Amino acid sequence: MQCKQHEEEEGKGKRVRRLKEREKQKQKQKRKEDGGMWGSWSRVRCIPQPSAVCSSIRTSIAHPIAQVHGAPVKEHSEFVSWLYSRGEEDSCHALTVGKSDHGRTLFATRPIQVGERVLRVSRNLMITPDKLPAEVTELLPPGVSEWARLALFILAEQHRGQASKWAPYIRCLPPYGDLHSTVFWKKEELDMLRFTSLHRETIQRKAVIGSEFASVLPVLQKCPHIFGERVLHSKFKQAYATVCSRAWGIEALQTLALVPFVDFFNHDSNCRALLSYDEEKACAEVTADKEYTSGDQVVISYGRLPNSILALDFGFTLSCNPHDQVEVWMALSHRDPLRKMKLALLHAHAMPTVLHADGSDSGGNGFQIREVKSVSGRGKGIPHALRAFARVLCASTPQELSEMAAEAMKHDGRLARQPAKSRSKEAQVMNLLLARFESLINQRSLAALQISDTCRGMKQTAWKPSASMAMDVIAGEIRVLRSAAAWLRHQNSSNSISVS
Ligand SMILES: C[S@@+](CC[C@H](N)C(=O)[O-])C[C@H]1O[C@@H](n2cnc3c(N)ncnc32)[C@H](O)[C@@H]1O
Repeated sequence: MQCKQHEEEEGKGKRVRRLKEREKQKQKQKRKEDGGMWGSWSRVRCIPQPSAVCSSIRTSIAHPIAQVHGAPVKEHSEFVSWLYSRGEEDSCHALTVGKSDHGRTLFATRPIQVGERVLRVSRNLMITPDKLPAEVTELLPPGVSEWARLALFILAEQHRGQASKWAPYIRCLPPYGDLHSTVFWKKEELDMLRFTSLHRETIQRKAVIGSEFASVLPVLQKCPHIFGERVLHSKFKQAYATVCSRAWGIEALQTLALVPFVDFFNHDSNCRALLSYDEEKACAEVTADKEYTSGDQVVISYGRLPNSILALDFGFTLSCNPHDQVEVWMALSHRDPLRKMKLALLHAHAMPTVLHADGSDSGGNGFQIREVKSVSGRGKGIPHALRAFARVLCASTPQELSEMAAEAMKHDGRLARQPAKSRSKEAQVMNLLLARFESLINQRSLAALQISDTCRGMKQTAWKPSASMAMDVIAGEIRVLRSAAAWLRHQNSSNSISVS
C-alpha cells in the first residue's frame, strides 16, 4: 500500500481538489494563522485559483545618515529624496538602507524603542493593480490575477525607465539571476526535492505563470509603447516572481500591493514586528517589536512560514526554521474491499479526498504536520484529521465504519474524536502512522545524503543556493517527522499501547 501511496503522491500535481469551497476556507484560516500578527494586513501567498507629489523636491533628509555596515548612502539618499518628492516626509526617521549578506536591508540610524513606529508609507505610494494604465486594464481578459497585473505594472515602469514616477523603487527590484525561487531551478536541481510537496507546488506555480503569460501576451503585443517591442516569457516570469517575493495582501483594502520601503525589510522568523494598515490615515506602518541600537539590522516577519514557502515565494530558506512543516500523504488502497464505504464516510464527515485530473478519486489527501514541540504530550501533537484518516484506513468491517459514523454524530460530527475502544485497533492505527513517518524519514534522509554527496569536498557556505535550500527544506521535514514519530511513541507508551 505504501508503494501505491508513493505513486499517488508523485501524481498529485495532476489532480484537482474536491470541495473547493472548504479548501478556500482552510486557506483563509491558514492565512489568518500565518499572518495573524499583522493586524489588518496579511502576507498573501501566491495561491493560484491562486500622488501627492511635493512641489519642491527635497534633496537632503531631515536626519543624519549613519554610515553603518558600509551602507550605500547614495542609494539611500536617492530613495529618501524620492519619498520626499512623493510627499512622504514622515515616512522614516530611524532607518537607512544598507547592504547585508541577504541583499539590501534596513539598519537603525539611532536607538529604537519597543513599540516605536519606524516606518510609515501612505496609500498613494503603494502600488496596487488599479494603478496599471487604463488602456492595459481594459484589454486584459477576465481572470488575470492581481499577481499578473502587478507584474505588468513592473514591466511597464521598467520600460518607462527614468521617466517612471516609481523609477527609484523599480531600480531596486532584483535583477535577473538574483531571485532563487524554486521556479527558476533547473530540472536536476528540482529533482533534489522530488519527494516534497514543494516539488509539486513549484511545478504548479510554473504552470500558472505560463498560463498567465499566455493570457496577457496579446495585450503585451498590442501595447509595445507601454511594454517595449517584445516581452519574453522569462521577463514576465522574473516580474511575476518579484511580485510573489514582495507583495502584501491588504485586507482593509481587499487588494494586493507592493509597498516601497517595506520591501527593504528582511525576514526573521523569531521577529514579531507589527505591520498594520491605518484606515483613517490611509497608510501602512511598521512598529518595532524590540529595542534596537544604532547600526542594528531592523527586521520584520513575513509570517510564520515554513521553508517550502520561503523557497517558492522568496527564494531563500532558514537553516532551522521553527515553522517548518511537511505534507504527509495518506490514501485508501484500490484493493481495499471497503474503499467505497470508506470514501462515503470520509466525504460525509468533511474529509475531502483529492480528485485526479480525469475526475476519478485518488482516495487520499495530504495532511500538513508541524514540529511537535513537546514530545511529552502537552500541547498540540499531530493533526486530528490525520489520525482520523488513519482510523478509517485501518477499519476492517462495515460495522466498524458504522460505529465511527454513529460516534461522530454523538460528538461534533467529526470522525474519531476519541481513540479506538479496542487497544489493538488503536495500536494498529498508531503503527500505521509510525510506519508512514519512518518511511518518509528514510526517503528524505537518502535525499539529504545524495545532496551532500553532490557537494562533497565543498564548505556548506560554498554550495549552490539550490543545494543549500534543498538541504534546509529536507532537513526541516526530517526534523518535523522525527518530532511527530517521537510524540506518537510517547503517546503510545503512556497509553500502554504496544507499538512496533
Ligand atoms: C522583501 S525583499 C527584502 C529586501 C531584499 N533583501 C532586497 O535586497 O531588496 C525579500 C528578499 O530578501 C531576501 N531575504 C529576506 N530575508 C532573508 C533572510 N532571512 N535570509 C535570506 N534572504 C532573505 C530574499 O532574497 C527575499 O526574496
